[in-house]
Amino acid sequence: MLNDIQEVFYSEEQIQGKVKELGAAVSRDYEERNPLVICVLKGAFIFMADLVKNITVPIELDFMAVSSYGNSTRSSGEVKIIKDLDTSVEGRNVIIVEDIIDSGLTLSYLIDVLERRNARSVKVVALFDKPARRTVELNADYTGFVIPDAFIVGYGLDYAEKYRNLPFVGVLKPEVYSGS
Ligand SMILES: O=P(O)(O)OC[C@H]1O[C@H](OP(=O)(O)OP(=O)(O)O)[C@H](O)[C@@H]1O
Ligand code: HPA
Ligand SMILES: [Mg+2]
Repeated sequence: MLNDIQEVFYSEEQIQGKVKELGAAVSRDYEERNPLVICVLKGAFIFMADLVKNITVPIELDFMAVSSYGNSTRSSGEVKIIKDLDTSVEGRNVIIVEDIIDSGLTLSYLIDVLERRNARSVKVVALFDKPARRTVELNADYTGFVIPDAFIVGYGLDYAEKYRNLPFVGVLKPEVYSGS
């Protein structure tokens, strides 16, 4: 697995430092607001786990699974809900936790769904932001790192379901991204 990595973009230490900052910012803004923190599976599962450990105010959490990339490095353009929330968002202050904003299609779809379900507020925490690839206008309320136009893996992010378990984030050697 490590043999497939061309370059490390962010080390485990850099990521952990940023996650602490994001947790502190959310904690400042959500005192006594009992937010519902929603993890967008699968990619955000590691970020979610680390982030909530750095949030110092009471929260509830839930999980939603969506997918649009399949085994490709390009979005199919169609966002599918694979697992829906267990909780009603009506009247809730919702925080969506995403690993990455790329085209923006996943998040714009999710924000729309949650607003139509009458959430009181919907904010987004994204660890990575790749603005060069945006096809819909959308920005996170809390952003970790703004990254160049490259398909990254690790810390929850996959290529064809692999590499999610790397503790750092990097890019693969070109020959590994075969045919996509
Ligand atoms: O801004 P976008 O272009 O929509 O891309 C971002 C989304 O794509 C990835 O999910 P993916 O569909 O690969 O599912 P996964 O999280 O299960 O890997 C990633 O985890 C984000 O949820
Ligand atoms: O750069 C990326 N890496 C992994 N999954 C992704 N989904 C959207 N962009 C990316
Ligand atoms: Mg993926």
